[in-house]
Formats: sequence, C-alpha cells, structure tokens
Amino acid sequence: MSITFNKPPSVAFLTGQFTAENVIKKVTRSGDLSGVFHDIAAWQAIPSDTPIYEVEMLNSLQGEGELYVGMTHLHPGRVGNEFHMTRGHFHQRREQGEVYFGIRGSGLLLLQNEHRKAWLEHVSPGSVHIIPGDTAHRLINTGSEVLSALAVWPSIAGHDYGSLAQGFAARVVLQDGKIQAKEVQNG
Ligand SMILES: O=P(O)(O)OC[C@H]1O[C@H](O)[C@H](O)[C@@H](O)[C@@H]1O
Ligand SMILES: [Fe+2]
Repeated sequence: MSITFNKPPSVAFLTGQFTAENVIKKVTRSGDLSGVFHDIAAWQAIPSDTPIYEVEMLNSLQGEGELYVGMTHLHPGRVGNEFHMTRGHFHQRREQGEVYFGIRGSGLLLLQNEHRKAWLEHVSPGSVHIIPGDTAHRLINTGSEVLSALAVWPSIAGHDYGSLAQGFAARVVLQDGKIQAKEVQNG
C-alpha cells in the first residue's frame, strides 16, 4: 500500500480566488433580488442583468458530517441609499451554524435570530464570524471595493429564504454621508 499526496485546492488570500480542479460558480444579478432592496424605483432603474454577487464553491462531499466551502464576492455599490447585500437566509436545518472569514474589502455581516433581534459584525480581511445555529445571515458591502468572504458550512444545512419574506429587521444605508443601520418593522 502506498500513501498518496493529494494536491489540495487553494485560496489566494488577497483576492479570494480559488484554485481548484472543480469550482462551481453562481452569479446573482439585480433581477434575482426582487423584494430585497427597499427603494423599488431605484432597484427597477438598474439593468436586471447587473451582477451583484458571485459565489464560488469548491466541489466537496455532501451528506451528514460533510462541509461545504464557498467564497462570496459582493460588488460595491448601492441601490438608492442602501448598500449592496446578499439575499440572506436561515438554514433549512435551522440549528446548523456556519463560519465566515473576511478576505477582502470591508462591510458588515447582518445576523438575526428567530425573534427578529438583529445585530451586526464588521467584516474586514482576517475577521472571523461564528454564525450560531438558528441565525439568519446576510453580507453587506459598505466599502468601495469588492467584499470577499469565505464561508464554511455543513452540507446538510440547506437554505431557507421563505422565512425572511418579511425581510431583515435592519437596513444599512448611506445617510448624511455616514453608514447607518436602521431598525425596520417590516423589512
Ligand atoms: O444564499 P445567499 O443568501 O444568496 O448567500 C450567498 C451565499 O453566501 C455564502 O457563501 C453561503 O455560505 C452560501 O451558502 C450562500 O449561498
Ligand atoms: Fe448560510
């Protein structure tokens, strides 16, 4: 029997680019984010094919106990006064957590529990975010460059977008030249 040396995938820490044999890429465009931004007129004014974020995932095992690894690249910009953000989700398997690592750019991680209590964490290169179970999560790019964050999560977690149809309890906007978080009743 011989012991093999496998070449692992790698990530460039400055850019978040993966080098791997198999990378699965998904682009989320403005037109996919209906109902996400509060200024509907501003959202409608953006061409629907404008990319807002890309997620690259390593090809890994699925099933109980296995982990997924993905990189989100969220483009800078605003829709009206609201910063670009991911759709955000609870996990379908609600109790499953996730870890995010800030790689590039600067932004915020919006977290929210099932009682609509929301809080924010600053995302910057090197930041580590331990997302507990039962907690919805969304990335927000408040900077002027691409915000890239690495995520590791259980492959069985799944996504539940429906439970957030009402939106998150906070919005992050540029107001009076400052980044401000606003509490909202009905997202
Ligand atoms: O699913 P969204 O809310 O659009 O977020 C985009 C992606 O962000 C992270 O990389 C998560 O780990 C992915 O599971 C998620 O799909
Ligand atoms: Fe997640």
